Amino acid sequence: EAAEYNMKMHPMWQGPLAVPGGDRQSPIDIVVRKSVLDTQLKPLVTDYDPKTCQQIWNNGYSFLVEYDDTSDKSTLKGGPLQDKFRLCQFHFHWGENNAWGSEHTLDRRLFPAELHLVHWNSDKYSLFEEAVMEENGLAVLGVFLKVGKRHEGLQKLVDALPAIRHKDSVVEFTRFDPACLLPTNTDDYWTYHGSLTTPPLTESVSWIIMKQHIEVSHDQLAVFRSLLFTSAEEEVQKSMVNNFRVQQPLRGRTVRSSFS
Ligand SMILES: NS(=O)(=O)c1ccc2o/c(=N\O)[nH]c2c1
Ligand SMILES: [Zn+2]
Repeated sequence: EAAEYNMKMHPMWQGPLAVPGGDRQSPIDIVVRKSVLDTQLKPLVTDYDPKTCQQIWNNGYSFLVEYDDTSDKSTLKGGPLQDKFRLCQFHFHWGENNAWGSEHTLDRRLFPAELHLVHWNSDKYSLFEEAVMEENGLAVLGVFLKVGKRHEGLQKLVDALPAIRHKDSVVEFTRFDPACLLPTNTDDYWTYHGSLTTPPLTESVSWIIMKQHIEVSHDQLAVFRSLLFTSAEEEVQKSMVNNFRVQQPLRGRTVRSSFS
């Protein structure tokens, strides 16, 4: 019944997607007591320029806030990373209710949503499309969301969502500083090697999962759920909810922590 449970819970995926030889798949459950402290891990250094924010659009899986990544204006370095990584977009995954929605879990604990800030290695590659095929071509910062007080910085983004209800709709979205979505403590995180959690599921991601979550209000999360998977033409409209992948096997990987 586990399989059908997974199917029922995750209508987006019609059954486990077989990835040939996939032994570095994401997301995973982070077993906190099995993570290994790595004292070599440095603090994360984010340097985001709000002027590089360009648009927000509904891609039929989630909504993406896209940044101009034609130069090193919004970057991530430090942490487990040897190179400089350029921010190209951020998006979220969420559930139909507050009981589930995140992709990663902490000791099997599900959060109502998860933020992904997607960066690609601009020291080694010249395009996201190139980096996405290479081991460690990408670095994704994951932040758990909990329901609580209203997140003032998020509201500008929430107010833009009704304009992109349908798949493939896009609106201009400028001067948004993604740093406002990071928790106050970015020194404590887990990191492991994994994959994209949506097709093409390529195993090119250094995952960096923040220990500290951010809080958003119930109403803000409800607006996420007002988005649609379907385009305006389709007769049957489907609510954009449960857009997360099931946890994948660890396959002997070690999850390192930057803190004890
Ligand atoms: N959900 S995720 O693993 O952060 C992620 C990030 C960037 C991505 O680009 C994709 N196709 O071009 N899928 C994808 C998933
Ligand atoms: Zn994601």
